[in-house]
Amino acid sequence: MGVGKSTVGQLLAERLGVGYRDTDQDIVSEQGRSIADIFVDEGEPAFRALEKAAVHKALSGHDGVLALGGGAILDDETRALLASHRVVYLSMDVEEAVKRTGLNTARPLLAVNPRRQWRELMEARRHLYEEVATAVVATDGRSPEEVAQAVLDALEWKEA
Ligand SMILES: Nc1ncnc2c1ncn2[C@@H]1O[C@H](COP(=O)(O)OP(=O)(O)O)[C@@H](O)[C@H]1O
Ligand SMILES: O=C(O)C1=C[C@@H](OP(=O)(O)O)[C@@H](O)[C@H](O)C1
Ligand SMILES: [Mg+2]
Repeated sequence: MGVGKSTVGQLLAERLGVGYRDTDQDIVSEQGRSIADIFVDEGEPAFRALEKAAVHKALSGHDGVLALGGGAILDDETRALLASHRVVYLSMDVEEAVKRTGLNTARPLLAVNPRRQWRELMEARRHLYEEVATAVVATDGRSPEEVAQAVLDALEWKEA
């Protein structure tokens, strides 16, 4: 969460000359309310069901760069579907995470104690990100443009 998937995804799509989609944006457009409102109104399990449907729809109907929400990989079927795609895991350390996510309320799972919550989520999820990743790209100390370039380099290296 906050590592730059949405920001870098758009830059990457521009660089590649392909389309860009973001499953959080798809959910917000379809539902007509924010991610935070969905969490408050219906709770996390309901959000995860919407997210699963949005990811599955995007993976079958979109040819380009897709940014997922950070929790999409919690679902077993979603991870299985990702196995036939090139998946980039963007990483950062906790201090960078606090800087990038600390000053807004858009991410309900980080609303109370961002540092502790981000660290706990990563402890629970890191192995799942590693499981689905074709490439891992560290983002600390890199601008979004530099991260997009590092993603291109990592994927070309994988293709060679
Ligand atoms: N490489 C970077 N360096 C510094 N700030 C970044 C970087 N990538 C993204 N950001 C900033 O971090 C915040 C979270 O980015 P976002 O793309 O929404 O992340 P995600 O989609 O992974 O949650 C935004 O304010 C964005 O401008
Ligand atoms: O990691 C998570 O559980 C979440 C990440 C968010 O997306 P970003 O990873 O784009 O911030 C968003 O889907 C929601 O707040 C839950
Ligand atoms: Mg995002």
